[in-house]
Amino acid sequence: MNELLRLWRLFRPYRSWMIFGTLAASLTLIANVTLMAAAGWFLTAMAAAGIAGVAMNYFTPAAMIRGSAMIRTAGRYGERLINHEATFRLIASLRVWFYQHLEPLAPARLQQYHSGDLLSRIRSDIDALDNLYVRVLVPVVVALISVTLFTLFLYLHAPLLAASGLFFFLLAGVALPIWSRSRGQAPGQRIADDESTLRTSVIDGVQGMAELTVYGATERQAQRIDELSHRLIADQARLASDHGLTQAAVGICTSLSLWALLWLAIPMVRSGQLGGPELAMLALFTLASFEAVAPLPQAFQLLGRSLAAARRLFDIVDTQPAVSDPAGPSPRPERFDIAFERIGFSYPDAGRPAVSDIQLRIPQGSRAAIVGATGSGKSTLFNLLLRFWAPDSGTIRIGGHDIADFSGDDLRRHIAVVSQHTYLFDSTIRENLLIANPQAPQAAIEQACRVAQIHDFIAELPEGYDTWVGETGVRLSGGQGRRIAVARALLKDAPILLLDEPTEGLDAATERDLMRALDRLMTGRTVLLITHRPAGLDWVDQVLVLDQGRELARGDVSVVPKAMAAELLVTAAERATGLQTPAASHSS
Ligand SMILES: Nc1ncnc2c1ncn2[C@@H]1O[C@H](COP(=O)(O)OP(=O)(O)OP(=O)(O)O)[C@@H](O)[C@H]1O
Repeated sequence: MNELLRLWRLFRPYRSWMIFGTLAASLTLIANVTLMAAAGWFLTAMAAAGIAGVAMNYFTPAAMIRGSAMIRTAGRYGERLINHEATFRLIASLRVWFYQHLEPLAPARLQQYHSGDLLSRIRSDIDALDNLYVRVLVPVVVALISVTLFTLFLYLHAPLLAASGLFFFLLAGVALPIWSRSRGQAPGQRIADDESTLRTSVIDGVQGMAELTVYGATERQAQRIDELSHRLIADQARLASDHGLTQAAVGICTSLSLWALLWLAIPMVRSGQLGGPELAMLALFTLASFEAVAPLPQAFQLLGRSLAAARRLFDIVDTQPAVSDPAGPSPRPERFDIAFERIGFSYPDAGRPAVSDIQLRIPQGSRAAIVGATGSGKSTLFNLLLRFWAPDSGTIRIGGHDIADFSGDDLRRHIAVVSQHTYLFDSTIRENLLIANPQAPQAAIEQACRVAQIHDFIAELPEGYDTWVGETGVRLSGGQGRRIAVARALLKDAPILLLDEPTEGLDAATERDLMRALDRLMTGRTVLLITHRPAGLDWVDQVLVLDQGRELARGDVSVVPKAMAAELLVTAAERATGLQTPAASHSS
């Protein structure tokens, strides 16, 4: 129920919409019941007057019937309009609210979630919350208002009739929903979880199709998806069948209520306590009034699914970011030298520290390289410098300022990154470049691409800069993607440049071209390069050699020990070819 209160607080900006929507729905229902009751009274009274041969005023009841019919039609239209508008606004704002909470968690805290699971939370779980408003809150409030009025109406005719009506209202509107909720809770929770797992499995299956095919595992993946689908369908079928049962039970309650009313009211007619037309009116009133409680069993069934969805959303929203922004404004550094001072850091639940006691000073405008075997902690130092994680000990400074004093966004404004895993969005080349600087004019884009040695290639494409690169840039080669990343970094024009294996996996000629482009990019910036290859180190001023998170050596290139250089060359060759080289097999 805690979730319900938190959601109610989130719904605050839309409360006036909700109040109007609920009033419109109540008015529609009351108009419908009035229409039925007045029609019952009118027809019977007219028949009785006809038989008795007396005149009666039919203008007032006829006007009441017409008025009710008009209110019912207009009310239904207004209710749909208001409630849909409120729902769409609510869903849109919930998506923004969720995304705003998601963003500070990237990348550190989101690594435990699969992208399919996150997608499921953003889409289906938020959509499930629209049920909470339209199918749960509105019917419950409408039922409360109308059942109170209906019972009062019956009471004015006879307290006994009110007691009988209330009993059946409570049976259909409270007992059945409680039963429905207890049956719907477990499948509701499972549906929320299974929808997410199914989405994750389908995304995995599509993205890893090549691997699954090569290793003959497509059948197993299909079987897994099949099992999940069946479980999901079984739970949905159970909810649907419960819904059918409760609707039938509401119908039975309506009939029983009518029989009870007739059983109690006929003697009252005989004794003259009630008129004949009143009996007809009360009978039709009873039949129509159960429309107020009919949606409640489903509302309570959906409540389980909506609360499960809310829990999954709050689960992420309540996660503390790995790094919090400082309360005050970020410093404005006047120079851009970098200093790592005795940095130590362990990933959560990791066995050994990823880096320990690391020291490195990179004067402004100079170039440093971090070298080390796989898993030695090179990328971790980048992650710490970018404030994706905070060090457990030590301080990182830029221009003398502790980076903990910067907000993440302000800090990253000073840093451009070119990595081996350049993410290209499924958009045009131009859009992919403008990410770095949305205001950049076409001339600046072309100039950056010329420096990155990719302009001629783009210009030859039939659609030039408007060429669509495909999902994750599949229509470009690795080298072309890397050059787009260099052009992006040039457009960002940041004083600090981080290069993470920018030439990894490229052939010698492409690597040479890219190195020329990178050399232009590095000029005048403070550069930190991660590499496995000692061969590319001739253009850096200093090197830090890491081994299992600790400093092995530091100084100019000559400090890279010969043995280490050989080891690195072997590792690089292995990574490039995916095979063990003769040198590696000798050494092992
Ligand atoms: N997000 C993470 N969560 C938990 N442990 C991690 C994470 N990233 C890295 N590690 C661990 O921290 C250690 C250092 O990893 P890091 O990625 O910094 O190495 P690296 O030198 O950059 O390796 P590579 O050259 O293969 O990229 C490794 O033992 C790795 O398993």
